Amino acid sequence: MIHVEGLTKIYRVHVRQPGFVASLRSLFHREYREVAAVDGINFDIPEGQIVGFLGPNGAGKTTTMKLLTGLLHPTSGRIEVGGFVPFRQQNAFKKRVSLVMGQKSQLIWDIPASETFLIHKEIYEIPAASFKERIDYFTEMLDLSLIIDKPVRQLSLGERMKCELVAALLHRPDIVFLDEPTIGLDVNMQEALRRFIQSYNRDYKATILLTSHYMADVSALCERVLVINDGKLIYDGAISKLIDRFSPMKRITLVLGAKIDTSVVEAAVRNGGGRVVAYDYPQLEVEGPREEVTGLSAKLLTELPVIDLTIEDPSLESVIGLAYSEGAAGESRR
Ligand SMILES: Nc1ncnc2c1ncn2[C@@H]1O[C@H](COP(=O)(O)OP(=O)(O)OP(=O)(O)O)[C@@H](O)[C@H]1O
Repeated sequence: MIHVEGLTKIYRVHVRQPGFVASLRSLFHREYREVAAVDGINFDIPEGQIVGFLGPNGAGKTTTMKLLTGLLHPTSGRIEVGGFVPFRQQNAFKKRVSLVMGQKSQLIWDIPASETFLIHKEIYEIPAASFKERIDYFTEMLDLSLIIDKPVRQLSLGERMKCELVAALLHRPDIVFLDEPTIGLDVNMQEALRRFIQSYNRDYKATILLTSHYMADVSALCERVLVINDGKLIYDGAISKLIDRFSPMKRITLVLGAKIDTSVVEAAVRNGGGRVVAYDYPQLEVEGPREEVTGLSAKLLTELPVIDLTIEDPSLESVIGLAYSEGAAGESRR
């Protein structure tokens, strides 16, 4: 459904020198610097898949989404979305895609969202019966009945975001780009939007590319993630494998039944091939290589007075942090 090959976007940025004389000189002789916001990335997304698109600030996520929706022209590379070349901006393409940006509004501030929806009905030539059926679907799924007739400026951030999603999905696109759709929302509202995104994906077999800084969104919605850093794709695969690849360690949390000297605890952990992360009696946190964690746990159980033991993968947040720093280290080695 989405095919991206060697995609590159280079921005030309005007370099401003400090000082008055330099400003005057720049009126006649402008200097430019090139920024590769997206740098030769490749991926394919099949129909109906929800894919998380992760990367630190400035990594190139929004630029990629703008390229995929045709708002930007690539510097080089190939993009095909639903069989279309996005930057040609054909009407048939516009009817199949949508871009939702959590930080930007497409609703008109002083009128109720329901009136913006009517404008969209005309723009996208939605027949009256389909329009009514779609509004009913969204009203039920997003609990909109008390919201859509209030002027948008009176809505809370979460209520507005629900209406933004309706405005973006009213023409029922089957390819949807969601750029931080839950940003700034409380956990309940994030959860409500997540459930809605899941239903929309299921009901219309929509292909969805989603960026979010909230890992709860990503782990709830996406089996697969793309990780971009400094314009380059550094990972494409299952979330579970992301943990294997970037975090070779597992965390063991133990509760001890008697106070043991720190040096004894450290020696037992070291003998088992692990490392003490924190020891504050009765709690002991240990880290060990994932393939040796069973042996390490067995050793700790025999050598220390353990009354409770749990083994966990590191949080997705910390794995993503490791992925970004490894990506950055790879870059600086190049
Ligand atoms: N119009 C532009 N002109 C010049 N440089 C730009 C422009 N838009 C983005 N950039 C630069 O391109 C790089 C990628 O930006 P982009 O907005 O795609 O990142 P992002 O991954 O979406 O970041 P964030 O998570 O902060 O939104 C950044 O270095 C940014 O400063």
